[in-house]
Amino acid sequence: MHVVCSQTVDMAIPFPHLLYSEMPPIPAPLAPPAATPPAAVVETAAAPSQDDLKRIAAHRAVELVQSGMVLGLGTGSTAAHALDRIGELIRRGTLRDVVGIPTSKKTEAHATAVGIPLSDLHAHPVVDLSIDGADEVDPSFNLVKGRGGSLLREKMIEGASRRFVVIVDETKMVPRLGGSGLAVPVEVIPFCWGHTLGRLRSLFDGEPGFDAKLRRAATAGDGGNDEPFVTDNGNYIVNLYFENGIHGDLDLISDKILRITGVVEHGMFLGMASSVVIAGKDGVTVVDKREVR
Ligand SMILES: O=C[C@H](O)[C@H](O)[C@H](O)COP(=O)(O)O
Repeated sequence: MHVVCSQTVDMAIPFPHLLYSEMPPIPAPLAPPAATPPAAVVETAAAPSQDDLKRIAAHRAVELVQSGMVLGLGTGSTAAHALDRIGELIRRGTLRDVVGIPTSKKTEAHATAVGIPLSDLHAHPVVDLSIDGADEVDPSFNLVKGRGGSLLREKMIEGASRRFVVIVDETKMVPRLGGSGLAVPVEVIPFCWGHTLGRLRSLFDGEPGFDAKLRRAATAGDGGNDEPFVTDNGNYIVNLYFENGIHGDLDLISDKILRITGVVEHGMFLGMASSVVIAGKDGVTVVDKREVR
């Protein structure tokens, strides 16, 4: 199978097109006193912050949502913008009969707060469209996800989706997975987690700069303590670190990780993304992936 990535739709749309509904009204200029010569006009356009870029990518993806759809609702700071937008469109009456399947308890609470009706994979085994962020995206659209700890439910729901749209700011693009030097998470059962960690470590023996560590609540950015971070499923996370990214056949590496008894799932999402919406300082790029047999 040959995979082709095609850039489509709206390459590098400048931000004013996307932010029109969010721009504050422009106040009327004050007239200078008659005797004062007019001051030079200097245009200052503030560069979008990383959070602005996340919101822009999220809003672009929500344009794909239609009434009646079953939606996979992602987790994280980028996906949160999509939830807010979907909730807003439901409240306005622009979107009707939409149900969302949340990928975490946090997303469940957020979606409820903004008025998105919820369901699950029992009631809706096929999801029309999932929208979610990612920690890393490689040139073939393979992803690292789960630095928020939600990789298992995300993979279940996004794997059941007809279309999975990934929303990122440009800092998430990497030449190879693991290339950011940050964690590639693996969800493991708590029982004898140290043994499972050791087996994960031995898979990458000899890999320069490789490390594996149990994720602690204190490092989860939620004010936790030194206890293990516990996922929504009651499991632990082992973080894998690759100094120079992951080298080798990713499918093979995925299989080897999943064959370790005690591993529940890992945060590499291989071949799952249908499209990636990338917001950067110069605009938004939507890239769709086509598979040609
Ligand atoms: O578990 C967390 C999820 O996989 C997130 O989608 C991922 O960590 C990206 O999060 P953010 O949008 O906050 O960078």
